[in-house]
Amino acid sequence: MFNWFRRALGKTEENATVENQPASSVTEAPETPDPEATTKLPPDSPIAPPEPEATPEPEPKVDYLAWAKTAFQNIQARQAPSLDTPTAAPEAVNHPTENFPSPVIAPPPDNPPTPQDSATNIPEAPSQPEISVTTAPDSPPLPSPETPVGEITDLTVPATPTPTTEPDAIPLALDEGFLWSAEVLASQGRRPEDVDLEEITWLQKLRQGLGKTRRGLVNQLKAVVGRGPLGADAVEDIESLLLQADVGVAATDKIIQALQTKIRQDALPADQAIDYLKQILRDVLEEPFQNGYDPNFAPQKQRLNIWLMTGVNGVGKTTTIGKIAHVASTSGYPCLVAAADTFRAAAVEQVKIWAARSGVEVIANPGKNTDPAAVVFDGISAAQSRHCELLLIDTAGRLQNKQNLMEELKKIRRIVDKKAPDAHIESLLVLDATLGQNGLRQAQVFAEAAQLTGVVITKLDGTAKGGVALAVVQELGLPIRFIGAGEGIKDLRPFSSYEFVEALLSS
Ligand SMILES: Nc1nc2c(ncn2[C@@H]2O[C@H](COP(=O)(O)OP(=O)(O)OP(=O)(O)O)[C@@H](O)[C@H]2O)c(=O)[nH]1
Repeated sequence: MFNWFRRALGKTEENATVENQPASSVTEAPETPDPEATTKLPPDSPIAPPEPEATPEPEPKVDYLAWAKTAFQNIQARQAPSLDTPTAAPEAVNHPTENFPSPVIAPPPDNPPTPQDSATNIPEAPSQPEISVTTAPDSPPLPSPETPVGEITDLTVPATPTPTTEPDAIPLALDEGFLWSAEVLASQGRRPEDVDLEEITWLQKLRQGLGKTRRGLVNQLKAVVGRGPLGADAVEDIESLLLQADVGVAATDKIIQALQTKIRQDALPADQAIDYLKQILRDVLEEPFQNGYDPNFAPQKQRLNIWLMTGVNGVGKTTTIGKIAHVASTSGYPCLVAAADTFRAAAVEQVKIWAARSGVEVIANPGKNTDPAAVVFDGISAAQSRHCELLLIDTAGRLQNKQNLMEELKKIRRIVDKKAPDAHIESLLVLDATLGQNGLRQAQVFAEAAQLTGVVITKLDGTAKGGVALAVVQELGLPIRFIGAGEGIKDLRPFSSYEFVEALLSS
C-alpha cells in the first residue's frame, strides 16, 4: 500500500526528502495556527505583488515522455504476478533513456505499512461501551521483489484488484491520462521509480472530476487573456468565469487584482497568463500556511492525534471517516473511530460499516440518544489504552436546532481537551463541493463553535465545480486537508494545491 502521509510530508523513502516541495510547503509552521500571525497579508492586498523577476537558473528540461515510460515500466513490473522462482531484483530504472531497456523491478515500497492489527483481546472497558471489533481485510501479498523481468508487450494491463474492488478502478495504460499525471508528478520533482499506481489513479480521478469546469474555464480564459492586457471587458469576463466556478466573490476579487497587476505590466500570451493564474490560485490555497498552519498534514507518530469530524448530514462525513481511516491505517497509523453522532441511530451503524471496510475498530454506545460526550470519553480511553495514534470522532451533523448542535460540539471539544490534554487535535469540517456557496455558509456556522482547523472537500467527482475550495480558504482562512472524489474507499487523498490547480486549469 502506498503511504499517502509520507508523500504529504515530502518523503517517498525512509528519511529521504524529495526536493520537490514548493517553497511555501516546507516552511515549518507552529503547531497551532496563530490567527494573529504577523505574516498575515494586509486584508486589501492582492496576492503579494510579484517580486522583481530575478533571472532564474534555466530549469533542466524534463523529458516527460521518457519519465512517464520509466514510471509506467516500474509500476507495470510491480503489478506483474510474482512467480515461484525468485530471481535477483535488479535496480529500478531511474535514468530514462530513449531506447527503453526491458522493464526492471522496482523494489516494493520500503517497510510497507502493516495492516491495522485489530486487537482481539479487548481489555475490559470501564464503562459499558459497545466495541465492534473488525479485522483488517487480508491484504493481498505485496509482489515479491524477485518478480521476474519480462518484455513489455501489452501497454495496457488491468489494475490489480484491490481487497475491496473499487467501483471504477482505472486500468493501467500508458495513455493521455497517465502522461498528464506523470507530468504533474515529474514537475514536482518526483522520481519515476518512486511513483505508485495509486498516485496515477488518484490524479486521473481528480482530473476527471474537474474536467467539466476545466474545459469551460481554460478555453474561455485563453480567449480572454489572449487579447493582451486585461481591459474592463476582459476583467468582467474572467470575473464571471470564476464566479460560475464557485470561486466566490472575495477570492475572485483577489485573483482578478493579482492578474491585472501582472498582465498590466506584460501583454502575456494566453498560455503564460494561464500559468500565472495557476500560481495565483496556488497562492490563495496556500495562504493559510503563511498564517501559521502547517503545510504538512499527517498524524504525528508516537502521539495520540484526535481528529473531530464535523459537518451537516449528507455532505459525506461518515464516508470521509471511513476513507481517512483507510488512508491512515494503510499508512501505518493505528487508528480508532468514536461514533459520537448519537442523534441518529443510523449514523452509528453507518460509521461501523465504513470503519469495517478499513479494518478499523469503532467505539460506540448502544441505545437511543446516548450522550455523545460519553462516547468521546470512552473513545479516548480506548485509544490511550491501546496506544492508537489516530482517533477519528464522528460528531452529529444535525440536531433539533443549530444552537443545540453548536453547544454539543463545544461540549465534545471540552471533553477532548480535558481527557487528552497531550493529544494533537484537529477539527475538520466536511464540505460537499456540489453545494457551492451554500457549503460556504455552512462552514461559517461551524467555524466558531467547532474551533475548526481544516476542511475536507467531498464529491469533486460529481457536478462540483471545484471553485468552492478557493472560496472556503479565502473566507475562513482554513487549509484544505483532504479532498474526496468518489464513493470508493480510496477516493479520498491528502490535498495538494499544485495537483488541484493542475486538474482545474491544465488541459
Ligand atoms: N459521488 C460522491 N459521493 C460521495 C462522496 N462522498 C460521499 N458521497 C456520498 O454522499 C452520500 C452521503 O454520504 P455520508 O457519508 O452518508 O454523509 P454524512 O455526512 O455522513 O450524512 P449522514 O449519513 O446523513 O450523516 C452517500 O451516498 C455517499 O456515498 C464523494 O466524494 N463522491
